[in-house]
Amino acid sequence: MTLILGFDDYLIPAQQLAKSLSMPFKRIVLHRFPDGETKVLLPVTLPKQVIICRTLNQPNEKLIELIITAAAARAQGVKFITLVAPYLCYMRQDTAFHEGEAISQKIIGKLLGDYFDRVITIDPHLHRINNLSEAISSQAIALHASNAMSTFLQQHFNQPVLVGPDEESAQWVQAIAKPHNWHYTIATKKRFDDKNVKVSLATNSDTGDKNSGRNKNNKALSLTNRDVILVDDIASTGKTLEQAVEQIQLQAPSSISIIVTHAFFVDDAITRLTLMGVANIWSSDSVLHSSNAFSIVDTIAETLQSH
Ligand SMILES: O=P(O)(O)OC[C@H]1O[C@H](OP(=O)(O)OP(=O)(O)O)[C@H](O)[C@@H]1O
Repeated sequence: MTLILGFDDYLIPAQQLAKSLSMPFKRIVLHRFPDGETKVLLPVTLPKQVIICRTLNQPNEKLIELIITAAAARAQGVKFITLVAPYLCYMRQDTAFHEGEAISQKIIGKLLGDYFDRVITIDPHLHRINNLSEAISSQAIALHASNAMSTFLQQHFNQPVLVGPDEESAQWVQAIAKPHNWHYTIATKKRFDDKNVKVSLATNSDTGDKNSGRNKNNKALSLTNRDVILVDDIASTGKTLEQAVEQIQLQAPSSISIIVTHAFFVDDAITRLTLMGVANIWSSDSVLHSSNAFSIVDTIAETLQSH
């Protein structure tokens, strides 16, 4: 038997995962001491295999609690511990951009690998590495939200145009567009700092320019009178999306919608995008947010069933 364990801050998806897999579910109970430390209470009896399901946005305290949980489960005799973290933290800091900066991706990846036998996540932000196994020292499985996005979008649009705001987004955009033969275009992005980016849509001069060094999939498409869907993995400050929306609006589309896997939309990002005229802002439940519109739980359940 395998038991699914969940925490109150990601309870419903964890319970849905247990239901999809027809596995029992139990809560990990946390108690916060007055000094800020946390007591972790596990079920008294655990089977040989457990799956801990907790997403890792706002991760610092969650990481400590997860490590305590995994170590305590191991001490109770659990042999195989899977971490299902639909959003996997610290994957973006994958290089030292300045002298002295810690490469958090490697450090946190090793920590998780030390405590968990297997880590499963959705659309980890991997830029300078190709495979999650390069970051996580145990078994690592990176799944994608693109099938769930594709199915969801099909219910809302007939022939939309998909726009990816940067070259990294091409993989998701292509996967969503392919089953329906939808048109897509991939923009280019230059990041200046946390909140400043410049997004440029493909122009005709980009297309077919083998020597430009730019994305080969860059197709300049007219967005005029089209339903445009901006697709990305993460919306954090929302500045990437804002910049892309500004560029798309210059072409007078019928509508602009946004779909992302991981919704942070910090501060007033949703308000700003809505005031700019974005019709729909949708996200998966990998991070709990008011924009959640479709679930990645079945994607995870299918993988767990087949492994
Ligand atoms: O909402 P925002 O604050 O704009 O952040 C979200 C963007 O950041 C990430 O890419 P990033 O620019 O970090 O690119 P890279 O890590 O692939 O260089 C991500 O793929 C989004 O495009």
